[in-house]
Amino acid sequence: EKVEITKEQRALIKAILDAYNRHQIPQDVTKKLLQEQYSAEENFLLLTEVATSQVQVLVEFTKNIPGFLSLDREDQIALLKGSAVEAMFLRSAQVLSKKMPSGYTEVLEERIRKSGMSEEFMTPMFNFYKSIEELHMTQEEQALLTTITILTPDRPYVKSHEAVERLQETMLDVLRKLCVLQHPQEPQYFARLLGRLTELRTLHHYHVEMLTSWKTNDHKFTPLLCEIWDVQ
Ligand SMILES: CC(C)c1onc(-c2c(Cl)cccc2Cl)c1COc1ccc2c(ccn2Cc2cccc(C(=O)O)c2)c1
Repeated sequence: EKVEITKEQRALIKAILDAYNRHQIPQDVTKKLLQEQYSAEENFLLLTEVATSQVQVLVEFTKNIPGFLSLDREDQIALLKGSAVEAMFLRSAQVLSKKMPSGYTEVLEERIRKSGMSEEFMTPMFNFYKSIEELHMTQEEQALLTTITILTPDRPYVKSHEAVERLQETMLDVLRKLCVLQHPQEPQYFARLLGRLTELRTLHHYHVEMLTSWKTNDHKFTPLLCEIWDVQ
């Protein structure tokens, strides 16, 4: 049947895309990524700074998701804690797959590869990056997929499951229509995007082990990361 994006849905896409583009990691953090020397220690410190900055960016973005601030306050926290890692995997995949002019992508990839992370996590992580790159998502799709990840109702400690589900369904409906309109030659494109959300959950489980292995090698995290990732 004829797929039509309503006026309200167009406004929703604009609000989410504006918020998504407005929030970038500060220049001083990204400049350091290019300048500092390469050592496992230095790479870990830089990535910790990037992750901390990314969490702050994520909180700001989430506050601009229409309807998010009307959710129960404790549920807002539960959604942020539960989705932070997945949103950051998505964001890092989008940044790494965009071949940035400044050679910045290669630098970032190099620092991740040499940050004391064990091989068993590296492979699934870079496979994920490759699978995101192959999708050639538009900015709207990236922003909406991140929003849908954040609005996942079955995170730990979420009380008003239905309220979150309603919000997520609104976003899923918009994304489905966008996919049909922007990828008419690929009827399965929307399903492929949702398949990435399943892969994100697997990476989330790997990430918990990554943190433990970094902890055992006495790596320090910032207070914000300890709080959002429940690290002691
Ligand atoms: C604590 C630290 C060592 C860590 O633990 N797990 C991960 C971790 C890792 Cl190693 C991979 C994926 C997700 C996480 Cl949490 C990390 C490093 O975290 C990040 C977070 C975001 C990342 C990166 C790499 C790229 N990005 C996205 C990015 C970078 C620069 C600018 C912008 C922007 O929006 O302007 C976005 C690393």
